Amino acid sequence: MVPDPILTAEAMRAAERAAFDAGVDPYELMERAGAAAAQIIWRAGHRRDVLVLSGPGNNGGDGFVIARILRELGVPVRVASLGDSRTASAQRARALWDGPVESLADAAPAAQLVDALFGTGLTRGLDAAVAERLGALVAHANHSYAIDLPSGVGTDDGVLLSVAPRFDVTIALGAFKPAHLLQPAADLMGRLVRADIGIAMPRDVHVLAPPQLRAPDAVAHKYSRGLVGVVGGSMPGAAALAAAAAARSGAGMVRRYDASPCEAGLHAIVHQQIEDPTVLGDALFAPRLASVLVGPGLGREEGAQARLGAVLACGRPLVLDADALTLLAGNVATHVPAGSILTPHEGEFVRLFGDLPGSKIDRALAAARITNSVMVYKGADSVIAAPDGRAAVTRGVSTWLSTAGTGDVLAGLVAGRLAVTGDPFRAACEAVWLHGEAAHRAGPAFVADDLLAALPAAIGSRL
Ligand SMILES: NC(=O)C1=CN([C@@H]2O[C@H](COP(=O)(O)OP(=O)(O)OC[C@H]3O[C@@H](n4cnc5c(N)ncnc54)[C@H](OP(=O)(O)O)[C@@H]3O)[C@@H](O)[C@H]2O)[C@@H](O)CC1
Ligand SMILES: Nc1ncnc2c1ncn2[C@@H]1O[C@H](COP(=O)(O)OP(=O)(O)O)[C@@H](O)[C@H]1O
Ligand SMILES: [K+]
Repeated sequence: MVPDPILTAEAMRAAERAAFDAGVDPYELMERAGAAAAQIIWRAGHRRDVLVLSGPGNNGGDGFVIARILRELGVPVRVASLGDSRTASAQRARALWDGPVESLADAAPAAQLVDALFGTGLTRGLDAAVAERLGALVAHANHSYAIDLPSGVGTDDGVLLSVAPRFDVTIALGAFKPAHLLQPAADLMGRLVRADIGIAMPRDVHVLAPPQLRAPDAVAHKYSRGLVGVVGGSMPGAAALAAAAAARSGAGMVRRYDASPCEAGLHAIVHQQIEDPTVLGDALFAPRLASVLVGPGLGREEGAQARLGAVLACGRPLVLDADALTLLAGNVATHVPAGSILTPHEGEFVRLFGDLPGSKIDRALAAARITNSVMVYKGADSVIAAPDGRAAVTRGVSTWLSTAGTGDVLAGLVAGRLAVTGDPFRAACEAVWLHGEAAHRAGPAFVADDLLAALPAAIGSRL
């Protein structure tokens, strides 16, 4: 499956320039974009009157193309603009529109509203009066469409440069932009659809795609399928959740190393109570361990630090989560073995890396480079980033995941997929996708334990 690319405004312009260099006519690209968007609006099936809001740049030009095509299809259309069109393509699109052009301030509302005010060229927030008018017209409409982006959002980082309304449908032109997936802008998109405009684009940053998984082959045995070590500490519940998730991840076997006695949990999981960090270190040298997870339930006291030290020195592929990340603050660049996977939420990320510049995607990529490890930067808009510049961003994840213990489940899944695949970026992507799929299958108001039961079916859906 070819993943959907995510491009910044500059990367989009570079793809556009490459298409022009290859002989594509600039105006032809606007026609393609406008026609694709008009088809999406037409196919939505509401034949009621449309008001297109057209801005000064090429986004506004797309709006004129959309207006013309919808009118040709028999839909009653009006256009309101913010003033003159400033680009050659937008001027040409406007010249081909043979209806009147009203002013935005005076335009009456319509049943369908198309926002083609600003797209990737927005450099600052909208004037308050324009933002207010846009909000009022969207509120009046039964169906609202944002062309490329809702006007007012920062293309590359998803911040709100001015107040912007929530749309029913957002039509991303050519590629998704970071704002389509990153919060808070992502919340305004409604149904997000991508219109193909037929130009080549880089795909190293993309939307997280469903993984292609495989059932174990005939010669598989528990060790060939991957032995996962889960190093717990003072809070056994979190380590139990993580170990149970690892056990249902497709890995062959899970071994838990706890500091204190704890309840059995799954019978399939082997428990070893080891308090002494030196003995723990010896146990972790077992060459069959295909991955080791530390963090969930580790605790933060002195003993926890010694257990973390044993894990960091064990030489096995590592997944570092929760308390392990907190204990690493200040030392992350020097103490994390290259090739590990780190799974911080926002608070942990900031404790580890401080105030890095750029979007959440930029920050995740920078952190991946700093640690030479894969970053799973969690949240409603989780970003998985690799030190080589690849990144995947989640889309449409269940907000019911914002409940205690779901991060422990994810960490166990990541360790499990790492044991199965041996590839940190792939493992992280598979785990995050399966976690989201399990959440969808678990429905509303689930608890973290419910995700465990949904995991085998989530895996089954990708075989
Ligand atoms: N790239 C591609 O492959 C394709 C791109 N296409 C389309 O082009 C769109 C990008 O077009 P674009 O670059 O002309 O920018 P756009 O968003 O229309 O606005 C820029 C204008 O607004 C102005 N301006 C900025 N902020 C402002 C503010 N707050 N308040 C007032 N004015 C403000 C700014 O001038 P400034 O004042 O900053 O000098 C400039 O005049 C893209 O989203 C997509 O729809 C498709 O047609 C085909 C394929
Ligand atoms: N609002 C949200 N929408 C979707 N997913 C969320 C949201 N908030 C958190 N998540 C996801 O839920 C999990 C929470 O992990 P974490 O914060 O470590 O919680 P815990 O430590 O309680 O297990 C992560 O996978 C994160 O991406
Ligand atoms: K727009």
